[in-house]
Amino acid sequence: MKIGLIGTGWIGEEHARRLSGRISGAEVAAVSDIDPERAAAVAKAVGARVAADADRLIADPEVEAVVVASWGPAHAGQVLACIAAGKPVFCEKPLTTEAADGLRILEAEQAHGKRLVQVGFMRRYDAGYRQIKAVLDAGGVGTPLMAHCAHRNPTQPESYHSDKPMVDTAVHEIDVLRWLLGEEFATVQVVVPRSTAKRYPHLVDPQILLLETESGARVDVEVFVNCQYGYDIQCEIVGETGTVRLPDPAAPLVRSGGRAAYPLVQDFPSRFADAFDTELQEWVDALHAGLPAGPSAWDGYAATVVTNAAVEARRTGAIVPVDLPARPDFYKE
Ligand SMILES: NC(=O)c1ccc[n+]([C@@H]2O[C@H](COP(=O)([O-])OP(=O)(O)OC[C@H]3O[C@@H](n4cnc5c(N)ncnc54)[C@H](O)[C@@H]3O)[C@@H](O)[C@H]2O)c1
Ligand SMILES: O[C@H]1[C@H](O)[C@@H](O)[C@H](O)[C@@H](O)[C@H]1O
Repeated sequence: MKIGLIGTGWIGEEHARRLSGRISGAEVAAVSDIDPERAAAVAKAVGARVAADADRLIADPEVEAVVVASWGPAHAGQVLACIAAGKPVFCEKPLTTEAADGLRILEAEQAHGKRLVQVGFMRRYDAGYRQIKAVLDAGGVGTPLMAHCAHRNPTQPESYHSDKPMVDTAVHEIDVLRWLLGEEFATVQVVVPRSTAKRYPHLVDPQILLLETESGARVDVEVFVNCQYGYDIQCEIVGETGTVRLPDPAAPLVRSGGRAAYPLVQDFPSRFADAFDTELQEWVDALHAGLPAGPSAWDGYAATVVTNAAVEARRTGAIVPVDLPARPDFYKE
């Protein structure tokens, strides 16, 4: 499978190296970026050509499928161009930053007549989350009633602003909880505690997201992106007969000097390295089999409807309804 990759920043480079090294059945044929030097450096590293821009990369007859790893606001136009060209596209999260753009993608994909879009919600490929899903699906803790989650980053750059905790960060929990619980969210509220002093002054951090599902389960997500001490992802589901908790990544427990301790992961590339590998391998395998099968454009759209409602909820302090239309038959599993 000859892949064209748009956006050769941090994750674009990671995915280019992954696809040209660890993933079988794929090679990176062409890359493009609005920064030609970044594109040239990554092209050289993986033995690909540089396309002059995203449109020309998508139109390139040698490119059979596209990875979109540009900035979030550029995703919608690039994904729509892939659908217009009839090419499968793997788009990094968020599918779109605005829900209205996601709706345009759903309409275009349905008009095309078969699935082309997969969204980069890699937590669905993480071994720990998959174990939780298996426990829930087997009824191991009974009907889920609550979920308590934390998404902590050690720091964020100055460009990270107060909508990003929802649009870029909590979007992972929103997707993975939709998947684990098997239903959509109905309302969202954001509660803001005292901000940490260890942040850029323009950023509201931490923020707490309170969600209610259509059937009445409650989910709380602490988003704390300057926690300093590590990259810490927590998730516990409380059911009628038990609880199930996301395991920390395996690490050696050291007993020394009167203490027993294990190290915490410091960044998301390490925390989710295996999940990224599995995600792209399964995407390539599914394309060889005919169609993408992972998180769909509907999943990307539904998550963005929730993040947009969460941004409104933080700004207004209100409990905001999640205004999601009925899921089209095209996207029913
Ligand atoms: N799944 C995950 O955990 C995960 C992790 C990191 C980033 N991401 C997502 O990946 C995307 C990229 O993030 P990043 O951290 O690599 O950012 P980045 O800033 O390092 O890279 C983005 C790149 O896209 C390029 N770009 C921007 N607009 C473009 C356009 N119109 N056409 C072509 N290139 C364009 C920029 O020049 C830059 O090189 C974001 O959507 C981000 O949310 C996902
Ligand atoms: O783009 C990144 C990425 O999605 C990480 O998984 C998340 O922890 C960060 O908060 C976000 O900024």
